[in-house]
Amino acid sequence: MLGLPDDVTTCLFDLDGVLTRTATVHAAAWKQAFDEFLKQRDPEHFTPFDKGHDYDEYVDGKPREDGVRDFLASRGIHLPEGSPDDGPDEATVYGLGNRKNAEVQRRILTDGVDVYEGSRRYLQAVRDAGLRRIVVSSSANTRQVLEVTGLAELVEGRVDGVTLVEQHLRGKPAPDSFLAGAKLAGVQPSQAAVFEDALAGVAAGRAGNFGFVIGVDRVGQADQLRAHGADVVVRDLAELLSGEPTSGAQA
Ligand SMILES: O=P(O)(O)OC[C@H]1O[C@@H](O)[C@H](O)[C@@H](O)[C@@H]1O
Repeated sequence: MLGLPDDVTTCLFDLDGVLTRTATVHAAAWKQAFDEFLKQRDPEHFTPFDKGHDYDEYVDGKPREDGVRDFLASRGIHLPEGSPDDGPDEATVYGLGNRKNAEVQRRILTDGVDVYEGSRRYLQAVRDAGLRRIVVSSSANTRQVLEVTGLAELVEGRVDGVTLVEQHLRGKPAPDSFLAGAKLAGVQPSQAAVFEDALAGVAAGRAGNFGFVIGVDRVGQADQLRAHGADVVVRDLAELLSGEPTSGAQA
């Protein structure tokens, strides 16, 4: 009924783009921060941040500072690290990350956060079936998003951007955060399924040898999700509830 192999007892859900419609919020905030920075740095050769390619390839799913470094590296730009307290106008990795975070926060507070209804139903079904439910996200805003959406009561634990810093874990595409999620549930990686919409996220699921990796395709990148390690790709988690056989999974 859940579209998962029988030996899976735990679901590890990414947040942004899997449970909540916040991947677009992050992409828009990144665009604003990077475009302001790039324009200021070299107005004549300004090439805007692309919310499709640049976001999916260099930023999506990764911890904030990795997103800054990896996108800027793709443009041949290397900034000093700076420090976590840097103001949003500082030309440092942390400064630019803080500029983006101020914009994310503003958007969350003014526009609110949408939950994918198929994901809410799937979470409820997983709970009713007695499986464990952990959110594994690179975002340091995870706690706030779970609270404002009411999803907090449907999940049992969380590994997020704050945990990564506290426990010195590597961000996705390294498997560390998902491995920490499995550990939190007290299960082996082979007993856990990973739900991810980001290329870096499915790669992390593959790298950690998890029991099953579900790619969630919100933007038309099914082939790339498969190529990066998804066992199956769905457009919405509700498809897993339909009882239709999913390739590689037992219904
Ligand atoms: O800046 P935050 O909220 O800590 O989030 C870091 C990253 O978290 C990931 O979940 C998102 O996919 C990225 O887009 C985001 O940049």
